Amino acid sequence: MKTLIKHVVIDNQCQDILIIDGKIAKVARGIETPVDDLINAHGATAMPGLIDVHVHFREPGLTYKETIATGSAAAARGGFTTVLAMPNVKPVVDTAEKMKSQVALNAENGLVKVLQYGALSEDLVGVGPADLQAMASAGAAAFSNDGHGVQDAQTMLSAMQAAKAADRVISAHLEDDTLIQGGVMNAGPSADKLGLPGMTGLSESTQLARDLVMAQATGVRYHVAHISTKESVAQVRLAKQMGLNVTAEVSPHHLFLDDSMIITDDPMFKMNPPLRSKEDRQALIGGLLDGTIDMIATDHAPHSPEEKSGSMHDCSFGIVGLETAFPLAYTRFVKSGLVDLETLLTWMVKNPKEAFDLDQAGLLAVGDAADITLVDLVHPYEINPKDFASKGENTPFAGEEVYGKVLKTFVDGQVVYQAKKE
Ligand SMILES: NC(=O)N[C@@H](CC(=O)O)C(=O)O
Ligand SMILES: [Zn+2]
Ligand SMILES: [Zn+2]
Repeated sequence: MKTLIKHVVIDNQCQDILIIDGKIAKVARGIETPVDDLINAHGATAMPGLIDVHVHFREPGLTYKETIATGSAAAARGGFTTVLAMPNVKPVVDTAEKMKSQVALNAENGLVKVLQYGALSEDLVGVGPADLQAMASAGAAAFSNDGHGVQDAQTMLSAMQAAKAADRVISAHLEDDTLIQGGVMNAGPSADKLGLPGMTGLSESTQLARDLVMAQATGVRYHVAHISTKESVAQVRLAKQMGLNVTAEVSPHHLFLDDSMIITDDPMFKMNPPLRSKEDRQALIGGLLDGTIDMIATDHAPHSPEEKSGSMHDCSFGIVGLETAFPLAYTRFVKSGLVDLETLLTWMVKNPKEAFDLDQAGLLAVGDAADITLVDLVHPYEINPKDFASKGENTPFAGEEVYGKVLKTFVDGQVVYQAKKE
């Protein structure tokens, strides 16, 4: 099967991309050859398919929020071709058997490449690590207890030793439960003004300090999920200077929002970790720019309209992100002139691929998988959750004007998303 995509822009140059049997065969100007499928991109920008190392697809067990089909359709619509799904589904993916069936379910229903995290402990809250080696053999791409911090140090230490032996990354959701105090947003002036219970960043940074000491002792590949405080950024910076095998991700919402923007009790601003202070947000942007933070990951966390209504007091934690991440990041970081597109793609493709050893994800080089996203960087549009392919419409970014609309997404040379004609 041969596909030719004519007239794309790559690094400001007009190019054509020839795909043979799902792989990039040639990238050059003016390719002329007989093909099965000829696509005219009309000057759209071509990028390697984006990678998101942190999504929640809710299947099995919570499919009223999202399914692998709808979640991966949201990924494709957001320009993502490889995602790593968290294990906090029902039942939790915490054994080799559950891993095997989850990997099969992801392959069967995923429109994009859906890789799977295994849990670090039974049901995410158990003491004593799950059998990481068996889950790795059953296809676990990496490990995480996302949704819950690992409270017990010995459990984390044993999990790190097992992950090191299996050569897999541990992605840590950092949260010391004893320091949360029922908080629903960041502790500070905004929480005080709204009369809502606050939580400080100490629950994150204290657990990170514990983990970094053990990461050094074990040599595990340790990844910080949704980093949110300036203290955490400083610790990761130091750990990297000390030569630890550590990486970190930051979510678009922690980069582009902070708690000073929460002026009403609005469930769309409730997520874990919460939006922090302006200073924290600046430290996250600084950390991304200086390489302390390696990548952007969405923490796509769909919930039903009922679960995201009423007060922040009792609604669910989490917002969707797959369909807004690239346009928001492109608009705020590249369009604004802060960084170039290549740098953004380092954070959204190259670094996640390297940190998680994602051999299946392509970088637009000859021989790579033809995972390609075509985007319109010229015409602005408005984010409308009603257009989402995700079941979740829970986003604080509705109504934002952005650039970077995804026009077409290819996985292994197959079109998995195509924007509607306007
Ligand atoms: N981020 C969230 O607020 N929620 C996530 C869990 C998590 O990422 O910790 C979810 O599963 O809904
Ligand atoms: Zn988490
Ligand atoms: Zn998460």
